[in-house]
Amino acid sequence: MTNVKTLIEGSKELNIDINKENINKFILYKELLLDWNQKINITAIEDDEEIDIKHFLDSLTPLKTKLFERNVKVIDIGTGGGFPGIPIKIVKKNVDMVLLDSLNKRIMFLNEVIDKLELKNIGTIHGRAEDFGKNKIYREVFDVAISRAVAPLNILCEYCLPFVKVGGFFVSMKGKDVEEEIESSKKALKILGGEVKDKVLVEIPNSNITHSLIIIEKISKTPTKYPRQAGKPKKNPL
Ligand SMILES: C[S@@+](CC[C@H](N)C(=O)[O-])C[C@H]1O[C@@H](n2cnc3c(N)ncnc32)[C@H](O)[C@@H]1O
Repeated sequence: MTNVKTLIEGSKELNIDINKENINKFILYKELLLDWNQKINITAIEDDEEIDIKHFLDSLTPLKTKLFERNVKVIDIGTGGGFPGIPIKIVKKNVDMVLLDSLNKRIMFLNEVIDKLELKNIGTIHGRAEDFGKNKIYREVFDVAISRAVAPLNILCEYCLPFVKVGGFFVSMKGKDVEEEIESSKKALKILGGEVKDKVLVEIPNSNITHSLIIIEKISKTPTKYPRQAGKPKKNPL
């Protein structure tokens, strides 16, 4: 029988309120994740407790930043199996969420999750960040862009900052030690209009894992030549 015991305990430790309705949605999400993972590769993590810790609780840690309190418009870049976008959406109904990934099979999975969990004000995009970052409908309209486990920070800035409106934030979910990555991203940040505002260390409950949230403010518009053509940011990082 699927349970989310570790998630329930851990969310208390993180001081994040989850209600009965949220818990039922997390259980259903876990069942769908394990079921689809038999057919397509979504995650290497299949242990019940490990999913709670490394996917669900880790995805909820950005809520500590208070950036998700209002009716914010959020995009999760390279969301994969929906992390962190789906857990954030389950807990914060007010958030308007877009999930973007370049792998269509994962997008198909996410569409089923959205349908079965009856999530509202959430949509998916199949495509590359470099292409959609140039699209007028998506460019510089989001209050928050967020991303976990997609690319080094300098590359990620080119994927994510074009989506963020001036005054909004890009939240990069990283490991414990981020100083070197931030140092290597200075040029990218300057070119793309971002500035590191904060680094928040978070301990994932029931584990000895410490992660960082790098909070980057969009302080000026991204020049229209960025993001460069798909593949370029990775091949030739700023
Ligand atoms: C390692 S997975 C991480 C998934 C999820 N964020 C997580 O933390 O579990 C990286 C995901 O980013 C997607 N991705 C990589 N580069 C991308 C790009 N340029 N545009 C859109 N998606 C991208 C991949 O398809 C993959 O699903």
